[in-house]
Amino acid sequence: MEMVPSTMADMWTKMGSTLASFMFIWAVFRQYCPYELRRYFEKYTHTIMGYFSPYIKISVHEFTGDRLKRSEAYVAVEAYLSANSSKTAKRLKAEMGKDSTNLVLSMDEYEKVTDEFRGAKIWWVASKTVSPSRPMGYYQEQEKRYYRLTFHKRYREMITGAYLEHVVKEGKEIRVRNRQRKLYTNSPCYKWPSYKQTMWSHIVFEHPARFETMALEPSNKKDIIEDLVTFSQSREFYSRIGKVWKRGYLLYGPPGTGKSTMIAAMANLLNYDVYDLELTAVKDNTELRKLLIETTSKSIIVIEDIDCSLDLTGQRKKKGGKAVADEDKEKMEKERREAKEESNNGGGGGGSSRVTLSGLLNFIDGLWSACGGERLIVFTTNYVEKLDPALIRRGRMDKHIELSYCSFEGFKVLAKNYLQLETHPLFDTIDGLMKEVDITPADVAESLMPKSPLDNAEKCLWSLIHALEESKEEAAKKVAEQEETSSKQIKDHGTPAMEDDVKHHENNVSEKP
Ligand SMILES: Nc1ncnc2c1ncn2[C@@H]1O[C@H](COP(=O)(O)OP(=O)(O)OP(=O)(O)O)[C@@H](O)[C@H]1O
Ligand SMILES: [Mg+2]
Repeated sequence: MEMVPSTMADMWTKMGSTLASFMFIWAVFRQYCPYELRRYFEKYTHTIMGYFSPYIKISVHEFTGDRLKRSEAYVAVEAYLSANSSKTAKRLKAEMGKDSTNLVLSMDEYEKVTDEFRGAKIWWVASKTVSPSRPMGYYQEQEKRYYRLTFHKRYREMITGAYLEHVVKEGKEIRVRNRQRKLYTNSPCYKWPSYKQTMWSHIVFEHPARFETMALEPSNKKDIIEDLVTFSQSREFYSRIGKVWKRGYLLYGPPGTGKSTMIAAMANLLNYDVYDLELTAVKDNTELRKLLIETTSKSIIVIEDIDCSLDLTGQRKKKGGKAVADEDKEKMEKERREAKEESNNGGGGGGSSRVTLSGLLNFIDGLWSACGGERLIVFTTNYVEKLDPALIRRGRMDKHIELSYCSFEGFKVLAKNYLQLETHPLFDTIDGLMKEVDITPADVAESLMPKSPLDNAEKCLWSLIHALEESKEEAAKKVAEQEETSSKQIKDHGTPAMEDDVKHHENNVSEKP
């Protein structure tokens, strides 16, 4: 009888040393064994163990199949576990949360947490496999992250059905609640990385623009807001009519009339992310498609100054017999386009894009455009007449919105925003002047900005009146100059053909203040 404890002790010692040896051999094996052999060995060990274990494991991988996009299931599980693990997990990682005011905790790699659902216990682990790859001819390790849940086989039906449904649903809701909206850009200095890095880089989207603060005709504003809200609530409708849930907006008008501001207001209204697509930095149509695939739903894809981004204007060039003024205008236009292109590229050259019009049309409504859903595509331009009609036809660009010079109604919105004024004796003078000269909302806004702490509302209104009067004088001077030039031309040549030029110049004058 005395022998029993010592036999037991011996047995434990033996088991302990066997286990230690086994672990040591396993560690050496993992360290030095070639990757392929190790994978092979692990695969069969798992299969053998699977026969005896009463537990079932399900893995949710970050990238599946074509590996172009993070799996939605993984993203939902990540959010679900982030919210539920912070109370039980021992190793957590912290990231800045919404509005940069708090830290959001989530489980760290290789951490385990337990969840309970209708009496069943579920164990989750965050893990990754590291495998070698040679994407660009050099050795590089690829990390494949995944979550694995383990549960007893008697709960198989409930876990694979109701529980996973609950995880995905709650995960998606958490994501919407915690979502920091992002402003993405396709960086021009993008280098092809391994698959797990995305083609977009982003920062937190914090633009303060709102429709309420925009200087727009009230009826226009109401119409645009209703259109956007209806779109965002029309999932069922789009599905019923068999149309992809996306909508194209073309914003056009002179510089400083609020096109970019409106995009920010749209994003804020609908709580969407913004993908600011720099077309000149896109290598070719294939890259354009990859960028599209990586965009998520609830987003606005923006191409600003579409007329400067690509040569989509070729079809519209006139042939032969151009008037001098036309040539000048074209030259100036070319310079303007080049300057804008350069500023878009951050002055760093580039512009070697081989994206074609057909590539862009496919981007907007080709088969690939159906991935994701709930997306707005917005183009902006200063010269709508220069765009190819195919690009902006209804169905592609469903809604065309003209943003024009500031109206008196628009001015009143700005006066309320900037000066907290709803009425003032000087308003009548401003109304009168605004009927005579065009002024952009950007210029009105600039005049209404107090320039020193001592500037009061009246001083700002006077500043606007001066700006309007100056524009009026300049416009009158230009008209006088042009009249002089044209009467000289008529005198020199005496041909009625020149009258067209006069008209052309007059139109130009009325276009710009
Ligand atoms: N309709 C508007 N309502 C309120 N503010 C405006 C409006 N339009 C312009 N602004 C003001 O003018 C500034 C410039 O406007 P914005 O950048 O939106 O013009 P844009 O039409 O995009 O010009 P561009 O064609 O040169 O890109 C904004 O920062 C905003 O303060
Ligand atoms: Mg703009």
